[in-house]
Amino acid sequence: MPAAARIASPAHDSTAAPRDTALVLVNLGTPDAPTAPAVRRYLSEFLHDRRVVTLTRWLWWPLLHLVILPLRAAKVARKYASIWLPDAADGAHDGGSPLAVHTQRLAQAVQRELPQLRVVAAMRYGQPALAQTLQVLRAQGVARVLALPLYPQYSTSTTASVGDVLAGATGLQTRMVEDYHAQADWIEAVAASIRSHRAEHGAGAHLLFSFHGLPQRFVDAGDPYARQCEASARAIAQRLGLADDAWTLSYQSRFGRERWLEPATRDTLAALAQRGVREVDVVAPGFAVDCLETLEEVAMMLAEDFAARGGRLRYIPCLNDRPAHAHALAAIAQRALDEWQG
Ligand SMILES: C=CC1=C(C)c2cc3[nH]c(cc4nc(cc5[nH]c(cc1n2)c(C)c5CCC(=O)O)C(CCC(=O)O)=C4C)c(C)c3C=C
Ligand SMILES: [Fe+2]
Ligand SMILES: [Fe+2]
Repeated sequence: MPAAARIASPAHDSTAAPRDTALVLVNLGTPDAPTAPAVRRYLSEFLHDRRVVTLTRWLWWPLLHLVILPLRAAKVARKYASIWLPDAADGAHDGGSPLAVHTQRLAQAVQRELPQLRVVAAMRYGQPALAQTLQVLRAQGVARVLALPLYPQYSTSTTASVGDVLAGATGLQTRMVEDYHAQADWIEAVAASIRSHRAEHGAGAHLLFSFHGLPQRFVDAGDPYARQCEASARAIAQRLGLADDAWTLSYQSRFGRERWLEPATRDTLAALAQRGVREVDVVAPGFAVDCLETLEEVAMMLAEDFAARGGRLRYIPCLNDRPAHAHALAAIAQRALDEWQG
C-alpha cells in the first residue's frame, strides 16, 4: 500500500463522527522492503538522528556513509528477509515488515477501544512518517494530538526523539505520554501473556527479560531507561509470583563498539547454560510489537545458540494487537487526555 494511503485511510473514514482530537501511536519505524537500498534509506535516516548517535558530525558522517551503511545494509536486509510477513492469500491484509504490520493492527485495535477519537499509527523513521502524519491530521481539521510512543520505558534515544518531531509541528496542540513502564494494565497484560505461554508449554523454565540495550553513556547522563526496565521486570515478576532466582534481566541488540548496558542477553544465556539451566523462556517487554530484534535476534539466532549449548529457548511473543494490549494503551491514552482537559 502506498505510504500516503496508509496515512490517510484511518482519518478518511466517512462513517465516523467529526473528531478533532487524534491519538497517534508512534513506533520506531522499519524499512519498506527487505532489500539493501530500502534498508540503507531507513538506517540512514535513523542513524542521522542526533538523539541516537551523538558523535560529532565530522567523525560520524564519513564512518556512516563509507563504512556502516555500505556494509550493514546488505547484511541487515537478509535478516529482514528472514522475518518478512507475506500478504494474506485471500487479500484480507497486507504483509510487510512485522513492526509495521503489527503496529498498524495495534492501532486498529486501539481505535475499536476509543471510537470517539481518531487513532492512527506513525513511525519516527520511514513510513508513514510522523511529521507528515501530523500535517495530514491538521489538514483534516484535527486540533489536538496526543502522541503515545510505543516505548514502555523512556529513553532520550527513542521517546525524546518523538518529542522533537512534535515540537516542530505547527498549528496543532500536542502532548506526549512519556512512558508507561509501571502502568498496572500494561504490567498485567504482559504477565498474562507469560502465564498463558507457560500454561501451554510448562511453568518450570527460567524467565529471561530481554530489553533493547542502550549505550551506558546515556544512563550516566541521566537517562531513566535502565531504571525503568528494572522496575518493569520486577513488577511483572512479582505479578507472576516468581522467586528472585527464577528470572533475570538482560539487554540485547548492542550496536557499535562503546560500552552498552549490561549484562548482554547473549552472555546471560551462556551463563545460564553454564549453570545447567536447560529451559529458558525469553520475553521482551521493551518492545510493544514484534520486530527484527525479537523475531530474528532472539527467536532465531539466540535460540539457535542456546540449542547448541544443549538447552531450549522459547520466545514469548510481544503483546502485538492482543486485546489486553489495546485495552491497556487505550486506558493510558484516556488518562492522559483527561489530565490534559483538566
Ligand atoms: C525499544 C527501545 C529501543 C531503544 C532504547 C533503542 C536504542 C538504540 N537502537 C540503536 C540502533 C539500532 N536499532 C535498530 C532496530 C530497532 N531498535 C528498536 C528499539 C530501540 N532502539 C526497534 C524496535 C528496532 C527494530 C526495527 C525493525 O525494523 O524491526 C537498528 C536497525 C537494525 C540493525 O541495523 O541492526 C539499529 C541500527 C541505537 C544506536 C540505540 C541507542 C542509542
Ligand atoms: Fe549524511
Ligand atoms: Fe534500536
